[in-house]
Amino acid sequence: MEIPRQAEMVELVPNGKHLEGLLPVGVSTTNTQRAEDPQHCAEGKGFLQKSSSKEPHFTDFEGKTSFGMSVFNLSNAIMGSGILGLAYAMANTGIILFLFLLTAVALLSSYSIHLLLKSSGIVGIRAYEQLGYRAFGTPGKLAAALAITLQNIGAMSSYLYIIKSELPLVIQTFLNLEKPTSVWYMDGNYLVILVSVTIILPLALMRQLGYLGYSSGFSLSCMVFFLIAVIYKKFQVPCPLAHNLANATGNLSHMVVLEKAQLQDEPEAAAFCSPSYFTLNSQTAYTIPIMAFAFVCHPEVLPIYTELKDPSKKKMQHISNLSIAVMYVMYFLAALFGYLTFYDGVESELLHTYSKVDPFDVLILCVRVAVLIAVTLTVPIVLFPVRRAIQQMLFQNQEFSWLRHVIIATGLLTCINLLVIFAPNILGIFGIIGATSAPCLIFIFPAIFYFRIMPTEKEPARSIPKILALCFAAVGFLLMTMSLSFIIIDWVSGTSQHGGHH
Ligand SMILES: NC(=O)C[C@H](N)C(=O)O
Repeated sequence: MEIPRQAEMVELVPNGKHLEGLLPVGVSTTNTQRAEDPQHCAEGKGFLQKSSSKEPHFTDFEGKTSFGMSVFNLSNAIMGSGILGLAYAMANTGIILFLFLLTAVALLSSYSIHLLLKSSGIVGIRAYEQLGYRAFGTPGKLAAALAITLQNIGAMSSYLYIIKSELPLVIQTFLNLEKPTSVWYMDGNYLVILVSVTIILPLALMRQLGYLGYSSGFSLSCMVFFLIAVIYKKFQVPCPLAHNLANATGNLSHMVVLEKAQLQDEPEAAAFCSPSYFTLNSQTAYTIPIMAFAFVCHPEVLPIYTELKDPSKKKMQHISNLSIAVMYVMYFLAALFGYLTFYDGVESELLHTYSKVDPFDVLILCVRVAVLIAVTLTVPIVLFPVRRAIQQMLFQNQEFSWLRHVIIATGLLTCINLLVIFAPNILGIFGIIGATSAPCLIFIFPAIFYFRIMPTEKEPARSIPKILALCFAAVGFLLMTMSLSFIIIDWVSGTSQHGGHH
């Protein structure tokens, strides 16, 4: 297949900017045609060498977002509903195995960002779809755009689904009502629409991701609060809960919280309330998909890089490593303390498990509000790459237009709302999508795109970086096949206990 030439690169519309400012000063369009030629390829065209340093300088877009804001945005992109499933994952792996797997996924995630950044240095423009185009032509571009769209629509639906199911309960608790009433403000469907129109849409209409730094910072502080509450609750909630002893995953509806003292002597209770360090069971298979989902932020990396002030590969890798490291610590602590509170009684959605303890507990109520705020503010960040992907697929050569910008955002939000309102069961489908698109975006695409894009003159096919990249793709492929087969086996045997949010 003929590898597309750089000509397409200059037609790209990064963040709505067209042509002007896209080309390096003094570099003509014809000059940009041979980026893969090593002598033309000082990390690709679209760069100017800074006179004082050797670091290449992107000129496709003049970014203004600071280092800190970019860390907030990327951390916010990583953090989402994934955190709620990690305690469940730990219950099915044990603490040590969980820590090992979490570390592995975090490191691999960072390596994959390294591959993306290196490839985008060669292509000269920071867009995932363009890497696909340079590597495999239009099919590569479409595959990247499709994976981004599916993954991010899946993630956004899961966030809106949390709003739909949690917000009515929060309002009910605020109003001190024993039972839900049929008034509109306790109807999840109306509430999702209301939140979408009043909070998400205005933020999603921002022209640049950089503007969302403040809301991302706020969203992260909500998640920090969530984490503190999870840690605090570990020392407050008695173990075991009555129903946990009866049936760790059984019917939780009429649960009574028993005092710790009542059950302390019983050997069963002691066994239930001791952590396991290494476990393997039928649900262990879900661990990697849950973790992979939790660390997906790859569609957002290049848009954030595009808007970074004084961008360089090293700086962006620092931003990514820092965000991944912070999320890694938060994920581990949330999973650990969530697990140590309920042990094997933890559900696939951590918040549910807390509300079964005491739905009227004020702290739990605040935690739910915090998680609701956090996921609401994550939606605009996750929507951004989808809009970019749609623009890349349908309107690639066109000038930025506010009308199109608004219509795509509104259309996307409307579709996701309809999905969450009318077809919540379809969220199970996202288990499949998550098991396919997440490994593609994290492992397979960055590796194979890198393999094709990096010129053989620079790195021969048998050089260590390229062999490593291929192994990385193979790992992704293996994981994808494994998760898909487990999900299908689960479906066929009808034993699925997996929550709908991944
Ligand atoms: N950004 C995403 O696709 C998912 C995100 N990592 C989450 O945990 O929800």
